[in-house]
Amino acid sequence: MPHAPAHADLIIQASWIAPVEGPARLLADHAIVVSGGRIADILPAADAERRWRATDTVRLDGQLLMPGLVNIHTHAAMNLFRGLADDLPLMTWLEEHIWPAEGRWVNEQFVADGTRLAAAEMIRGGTTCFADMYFFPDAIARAAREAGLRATVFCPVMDVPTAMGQGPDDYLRVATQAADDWRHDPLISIGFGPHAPYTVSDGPLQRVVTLAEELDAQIMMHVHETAAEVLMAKDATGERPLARLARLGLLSPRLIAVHMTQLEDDEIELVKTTGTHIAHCPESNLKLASGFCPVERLRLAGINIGLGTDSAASNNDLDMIGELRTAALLAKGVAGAADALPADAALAMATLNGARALGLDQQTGSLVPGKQADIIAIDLNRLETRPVFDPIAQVVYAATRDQVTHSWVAGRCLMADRTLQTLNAERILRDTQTWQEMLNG
Ligand SMILES: CSC[C@H]1O[C@@H](n2cnc3c(O)ncnc32)[C@H](O)[C@@H]1O
Ligand SMILES: [Zn+2]
Repeated sequence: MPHAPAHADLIIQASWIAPVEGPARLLADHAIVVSGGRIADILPAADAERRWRATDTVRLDGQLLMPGLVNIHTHAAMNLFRGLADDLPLMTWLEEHIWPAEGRWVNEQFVADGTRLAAAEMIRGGTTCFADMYFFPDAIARAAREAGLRATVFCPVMDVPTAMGQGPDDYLRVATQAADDWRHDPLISIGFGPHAPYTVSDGPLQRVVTLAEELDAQIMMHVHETAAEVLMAKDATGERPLARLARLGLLSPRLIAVHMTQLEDDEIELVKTTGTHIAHCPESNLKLASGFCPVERLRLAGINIGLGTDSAASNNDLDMIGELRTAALLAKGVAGAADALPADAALAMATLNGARALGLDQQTGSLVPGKQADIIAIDLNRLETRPVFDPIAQVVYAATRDQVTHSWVAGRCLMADRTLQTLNAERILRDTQTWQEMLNG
């Protein structure tokens, strides 16, 4: 006797599904069934119609469904500084342009408006989860919530005063308060974001380690971004920054070390044995001429690497599909091997590995029954991506972000047929124009 169909909220049918995790690399003519914000089933499209009755059904011929992209390192509000200072090396860019601009302009409203602008760009580019590291974490979390994005907000910790606080005591108080305030939110997580080894002294770093343990939170820090950073520390203290972080107890699966362009063999071993994650930001590293993260060596050593754009002030976009291609191509160039970071590994870096670094891999990063329905659709039925011999290779090597048509987070639609569902694009453009006029003086 055939069973009566079960009820679901949504069925999404597509020509291909790339689950990123599980037995199948690729499924053709399948459907994803969504119920209560989670993936209830993935099955052949013909079976879905017999076994499930859904409130909504979306049919996407010529399209690929894949996990939403996970951008594990950005400073979203800095979208309002896009194009403010280009063609400069890191420390000139930071000390002579960005930090003075932040001192003048960054307040809660700036962060709210800038993060909303970034959220719209991220949704349009297929990102469903992002890790942010910027001032006024509450404003970031609220903007992410409004957009419907999943986010981990890393609260800044520095020795120096900013608009957000006078020093480490203030920053740590804000971070613990944010962790408490957002504890029960299903989409928002709070972490600690000590800025960099050259801006945070030992005491605050040790307090971050203790607090992160107590609150079960992740830590994110810019580490070994440039050769100059390592050289300066070595000259001043005799110790390389990574060795200092190891001595202070930071290296662990709680830490996401961002950039990591300068690594000796024993440091790679240290990162591996401590379970430290790496956030690879190839375009920011290229634009600031910071150096090259040895991604293929790290990957072969078994280190977990996620992908980040860094901010729109150093990238200059939050385009994770573009970043994915840059990462794949650069890895081949750096390793001198065409098979370095193959397409499937690059896609995993931009999805599941990022989720793992954030401690969110039970929830997002792959399309597996039971996980949250964080899904995007990419239209491959375009002149630029035809013929389709391998949809995954097509996404990594040929597709562009404007081919992302739909996005769902926990089953909620954030974009349909390229129209934003949660954010008001006209209002964001108006607010951005107001900021541009103010920044122009
Ligand atoms: C406290 S975190 C925010 C802080 O970081 C600055 N920042 C942005 N990009 C980078 C980078 O690539 N390296 C170091 N610091 C960076 C940002 O401007 C904020 O001041
Ligand atoms: Zn950064």
